[in-house]
Amino acid sequence: GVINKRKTACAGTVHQAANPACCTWFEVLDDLQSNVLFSECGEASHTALRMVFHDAIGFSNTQQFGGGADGSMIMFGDAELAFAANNGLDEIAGDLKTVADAHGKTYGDIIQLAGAVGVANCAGAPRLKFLAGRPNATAPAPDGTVPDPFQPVDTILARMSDAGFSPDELVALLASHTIAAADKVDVTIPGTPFDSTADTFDTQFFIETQLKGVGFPGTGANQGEVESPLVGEMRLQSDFALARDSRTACTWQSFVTDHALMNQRFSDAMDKLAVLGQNTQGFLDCSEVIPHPHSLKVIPHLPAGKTSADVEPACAATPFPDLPTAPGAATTVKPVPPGS
Ligand code: HEM
Ligand SMILES: [Ca+2]
Repeated sequence: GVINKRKTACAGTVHQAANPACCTWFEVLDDLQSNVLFSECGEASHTALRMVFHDAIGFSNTQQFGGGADGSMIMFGDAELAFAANNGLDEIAGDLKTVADAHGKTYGDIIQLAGAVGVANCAGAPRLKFLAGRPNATAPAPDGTVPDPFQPVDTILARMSDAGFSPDELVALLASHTIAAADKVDVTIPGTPFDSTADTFDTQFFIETQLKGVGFPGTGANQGEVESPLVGEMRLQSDFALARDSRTACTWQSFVTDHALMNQRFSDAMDKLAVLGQNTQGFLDCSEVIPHPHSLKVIPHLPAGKTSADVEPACAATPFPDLPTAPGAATTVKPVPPGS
């Protein structure tokens, strides 16, 4: 391509860096995209984002544990990957370890880079920051730092508060469930999405969690699962409850028709999560390494076959917005292909 005179060509890559110190991260980017994330908004990119949360949330303001976003899920994977809440993260942990080791990078940094690149692989997503410089973890996080989908809202909010996140920030972080699917909640139907558009970073998750549940996508009520509104869609009990709790429902609803607001709040909360428990003095800002996500014209809608009568509004202050119904036969949701 055209050489931008203000940038330095990064040898051995097609990239140019404004800060030459970021060139090694462009090499890591290429490795990640070719061998782990495949430059697409599929299972690997989704799982990389989930990994960001599970690594970083191992942090407490009241108890002396956890280095937060420190890569302990890889460094002490033998311990942490055996925790029930981390079920399904072993493959991405192994893949990221391989890439980090090949490039001499820390596990804390590789997890945050992969999450930000994974998000960028999804159309409609915000472009997250990437700061490098996390030292290696010195201890595993204890079990119990990651919220479970079967926990009551009180328990989830208390855990998030202990890690420094408000209810509003939790709702913002849960925009991540717009590009998500479950493998382990109902093991008979791996890859079952949380919204009808698991490959785009739109607002459908916040809409579809507000619809009346009518059935289970697989074998029925598994732990942490409640009835979903669509054939082929998975609904977590925690998402159902947070969409309806008076502490979180209005923020939840505020994202339904405001994709820009959702992205801004998600981005802000992710910036905080990415450096949780870290002293960022001396960190290197290599945000330029993160690809520009494809833009997406988001048209918030009720899935085909649904009407406003199917909505269970929960924000006392503001009515649920009027949404058009997508045309055609009732929406059914297809699984996210494995290994994508
Ligand atoms: C109340 C808090 C949360 C609970 C209870 C929760 C629970 C879950 C569960 C049970 C799954 C399905 C895992 C499986 O069966 O494969 C899942 C998937 C996922 N979660 Fe969450 N989550 C929470 C918050 C978050 C946050 C804050 C993020 C990111 C910032 C996140 C990102 C994801 C992603 C991207 C997936 C999909 C992974 C994939 O498709 O492979 N979650 N979550
Ligand atoms: Ca979506």
